[in-house]
Amino acid sequence: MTQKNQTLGEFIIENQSNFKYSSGELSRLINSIRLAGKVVNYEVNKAGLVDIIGAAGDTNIQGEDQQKLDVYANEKFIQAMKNRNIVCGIASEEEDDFITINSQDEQHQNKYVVLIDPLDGSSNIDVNVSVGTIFSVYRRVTPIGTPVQLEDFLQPGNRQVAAGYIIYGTSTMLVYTTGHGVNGFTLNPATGSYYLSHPEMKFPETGRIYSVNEGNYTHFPLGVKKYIKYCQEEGGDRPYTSRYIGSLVSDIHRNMIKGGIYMYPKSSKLADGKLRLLYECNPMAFIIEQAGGKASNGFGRIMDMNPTELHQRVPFFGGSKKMVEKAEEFMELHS
Ligand SMILES: O=P(O)(O)OC[C@H]1O[C@](O)(COP(=O)(O)O)[C@@H](O)[C@@H]1O
Ligand SMILES: [Mg+2]
Ligand SMILES: [Mg+2]
Repeated sequence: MTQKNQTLGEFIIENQSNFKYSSGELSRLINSIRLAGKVVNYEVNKAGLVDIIGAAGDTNIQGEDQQKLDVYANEKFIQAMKNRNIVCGIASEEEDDFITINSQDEQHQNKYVVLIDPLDGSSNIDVNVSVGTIFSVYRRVTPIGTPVQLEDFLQPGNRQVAAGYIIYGTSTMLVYTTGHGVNGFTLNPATGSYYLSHPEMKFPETGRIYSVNEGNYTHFPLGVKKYIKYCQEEGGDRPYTSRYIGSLVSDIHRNMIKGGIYMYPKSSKLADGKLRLLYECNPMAFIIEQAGGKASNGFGRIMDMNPTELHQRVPFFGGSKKMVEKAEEFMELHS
């Protein structure tokens, strides 16, 4: 029974019983993400006052200039999980390869791996627009007691045991699922605790918001162009409103509350789109589906895709079920 204003800590303990043979490992894992999120939140909030704005001077494996806050957030989340000895491996947008975490006491006894986008919406850091963190959790597939392998990370999204995001916006929220619906918790800066502010979040079946970087319009596939035109034309509850923050977490969060569709399609500039399957699309797809929405690559379910690389990109269409189905219709029609 979800109880409004319950703290996240209470909620985690109360819902541990959802897992038959629960050892508390997943609860401790969520708690460590909660903790690291608070540390990052503190830094984000005073970004203009401390030397955390701007580029860090390196590029990550995607060829993107790492922002100082990307690097800071990456360190804080990895540290929090390493120090608490609760995962056997971590993969991050900011790390070329996966990291093997060796449990201090016994060799490789932990059963979970985590994939993380430590700071999502990096292009918005310097301009004080909301950014986020995205995480995805799997049970390893290789035997416990052995070092973690790439195959432990390259699992289809439908095998996630938990996923979520933190949004550093007008308020800071942690929204997550363990496959039993989606719940949102707001951080009370006065107490430093998260409280259940958005129990059982649901994606409206349809909406009136479309979110896409229309600056790429001329490079989009015909199906996407036709769907954008459809959103802009008169008819029924259209034209829809265009809203695009440029932070995946923030655009999806808004659309989950108001109803809408977010798209990052492939284009003649980016053959597979921009977003990363493992630590952006899969976790957001798990949240979207658990909230009654739909997440697709334009032709099929994101969470049924079999990953082949740690940092692979895929086209992404996610949000209100009816709107994503309509977009898929246009993609099919004009593919
Ligand atoms: O500026 P563009 O090309 O529209 O891309 C914006 C998208 O890229 C991202 O910033 C990619 O994420 P990172 O900031 O974690 O690299 C998404 O959050 C966002 O939706
Ligand atoms: Mg991102
Ligand atoms: Mg990022």
